[in-house]
Amino acid sequence: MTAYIGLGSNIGDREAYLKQAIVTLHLQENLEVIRCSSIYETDPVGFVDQASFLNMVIGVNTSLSAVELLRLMLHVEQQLGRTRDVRWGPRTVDLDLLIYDNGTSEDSELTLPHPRMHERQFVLVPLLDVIQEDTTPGLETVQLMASEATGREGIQLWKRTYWHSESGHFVN
Ligand SMILES: Nc1ncnc2c1ncn2[C@@H]1O[C@H](COP(=O)(O)OP(=O)(O)OP(=O)(O)O)[C@@H](O)[C@H]1O
Ligand SMILES: Nc1nc2c(c(=O)[nH]1)N=C(CO)CN2
Repeated sequence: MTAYIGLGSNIGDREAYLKQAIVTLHLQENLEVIRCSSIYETDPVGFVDQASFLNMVIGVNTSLSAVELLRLMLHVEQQLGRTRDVRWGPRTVDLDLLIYDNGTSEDSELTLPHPRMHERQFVLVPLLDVIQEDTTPGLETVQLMASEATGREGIQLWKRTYWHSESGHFVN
């Protein structure tokens, strides 16, 4: 299955947290990171009195179910020191499951597609980097939505990233 994961960090070495989370996911047996967006620096949304974020989106291939993938993501967040204090508050790394095989879920543990992704430019702008060439039927709506995410105020390209999936390393 193909899934898309949104990542955000606004504490400490933000780039290192994002990259560590991605490499940790790639090292799992049942998961391969296949695409990485560029890294964007974004103004905080929701709880605004906090440092700016780095955000990116990755595409993965996985044999895990959606709920298994979500639990793995929560585990990686915990490993990287995430604590939950303020809703929408500062975090070392936040992982959101945006799309899983274009499926839907309204479970209390897992809502798919991610319920707030459509209104978040910090998700849609990096999503466009990685979703454009995916030909899975049914993704057209979200592809269109991402391509129309023109409100780039508060969102800046921070670094282009090159992910080499065969070696599981970033090249830059
Ligand atoms: N698609 C999803 N991706 C990630 N978490 C989800 C999803 N759907 C439901 N959840 C639930 O939401 C909880 C995550 O909440 P979290 O504290 O990360 O929210 P947040 O990042 O502060 O806010 P937001 O959900 O608006 O990004 C998880 O425990 C998980 O069970
Ligand atoms: N710019 C930006 N703002 C946020 C972010 C985020 O990743 N980027 N995550 C939040 C909680 O999920 C709340 N606000």
